[in-house]
Amino acid sequence: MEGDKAHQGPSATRSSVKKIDDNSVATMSEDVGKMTIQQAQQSQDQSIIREQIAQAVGSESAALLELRHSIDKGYGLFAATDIKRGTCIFKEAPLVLITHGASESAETVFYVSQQVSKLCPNQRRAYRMLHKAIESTKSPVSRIMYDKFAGISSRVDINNAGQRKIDDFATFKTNAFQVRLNKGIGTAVFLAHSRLNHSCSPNGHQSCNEREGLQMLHATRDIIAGEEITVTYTSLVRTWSQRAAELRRWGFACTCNSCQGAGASASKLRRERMFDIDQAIAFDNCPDPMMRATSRPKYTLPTPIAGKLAWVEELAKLCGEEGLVVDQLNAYRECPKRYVELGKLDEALAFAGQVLQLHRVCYGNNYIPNSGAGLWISKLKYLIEKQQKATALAQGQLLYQERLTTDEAAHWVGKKAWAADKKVKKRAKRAIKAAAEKAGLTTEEAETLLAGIDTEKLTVVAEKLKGEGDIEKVKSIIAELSS
Ligand SMILES: C[S@@+](CC[C@H](N)C(=O)[O-])C[C@H]1O[C@@H](n2cnc3c(N)ncnc32)[C@H](O)[C@@H]1O
Repeated sequence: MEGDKAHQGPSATRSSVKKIDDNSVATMSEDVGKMTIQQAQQSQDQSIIREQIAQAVGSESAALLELRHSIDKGYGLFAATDIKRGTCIFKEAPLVLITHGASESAETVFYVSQQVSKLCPNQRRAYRMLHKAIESTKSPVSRIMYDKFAGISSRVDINNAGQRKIDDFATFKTNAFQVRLNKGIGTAVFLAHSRLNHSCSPNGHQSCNEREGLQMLHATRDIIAGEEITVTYTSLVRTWSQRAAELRRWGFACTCNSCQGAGASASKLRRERMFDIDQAIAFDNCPDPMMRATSRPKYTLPTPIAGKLAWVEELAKLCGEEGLVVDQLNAYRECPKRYVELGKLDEALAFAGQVLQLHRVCYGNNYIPNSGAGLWISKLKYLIEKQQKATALAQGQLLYQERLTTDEAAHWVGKKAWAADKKVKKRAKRAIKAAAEKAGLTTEEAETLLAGIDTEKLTVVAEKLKGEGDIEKVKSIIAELSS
């Protein structure tokens, strides 16, 4: 094959040059010249883009990245080394930021152009090198403005300036996304983030660190060197056709594994089910009665909490099967509160732990926004401790009660035995006194003798004296047994 190529290439060119006329030769050499100029331009552009990205993300992060062409996708960012799940691949400040709301209006076109004009020349050049999706250049406002500027054809400079504004706006539309700022919401374009291509099964997650004012990218899976780093441009808990419709905005049809790979049909079914459950959860969480009345989803969650939980856990499982870490995290977020409703605090705590762990993968270790994962955990720990204390108290009270009952029972048994013993001894005393008097002792003598007998021996003495009439014998029995 190699030989064939080498043979056909140069000799074929040479023989065709002989047959064609001078004009054609000139055109061909111009083409070759253009190719080299184009290639030189492309390589110069790449160096500028790389340099600007390195400046935007810092040298440490830049070492993890490689900018190259991705088949049918334009530029893309690739892993230059193995990257571990949870790594913050890079974070970056906005290049262009609009805080006025980014509606499709002439006003937004103006703000964008104003921001771009404020950039230093290299940054402006890098901004203008960003991709412009054809769809973005066809927006209604661009068309209106284009017609307006095209009308003033005699004033070329104004026309060019107008075209530049439209182009800058198209770049903005292709690459900007919403960011959370300390004082509200903005729309921003970033140099490095703009080079990330989409996948419906991405290995990266973009999030905004409000505190630092930086847009971060975390690896949601282990990424191997040479692998493309991808993010999502759309919600992934959506059906294939819903995603495809949204991605048309950027002018491409996704060819990732979930859309066209070997497992695409299984993935499609899973995403449909995920969409249905997600809608049912959103409906269940919606407090607005108007909304609830007007937008009922295909399915609603079952009423018993245990049934709801089964659905939520099914969604989390499906997200896991699809490798969608952020969506799995969102599904897990639903679990702790529902387990609390069920009174199962230990399960709630286990899920809150999962939430925190996945949160760290997607958002990093030291940035826990208001998602409440940490808050949930401390609240649940407090509740569990309280519950454990209450259980221990209840158990203590139960034991105490049992003990009281046992003691009381023992007390009654003892009291009864004591009374019975007293009766026996009384009877024995009466028998001894009667036997003594019968033998001829006076009442005082009989009582004195009785007082000398050990109470424990009264029954024995009484038994021995039974039928005894001799005074001396009575006295000796008593004396013998009393000692
Ligand atoms: C924000 S840019 C991404 C970087 C861009 N590839 C570049 O060269 O700068 C968005 C554009 O990238 C291309 N793109 C992104 N993801 C793609 C994908 N999965 N398949 C094909 N093209 C894609 C589309 O042209 C889209 O309009």
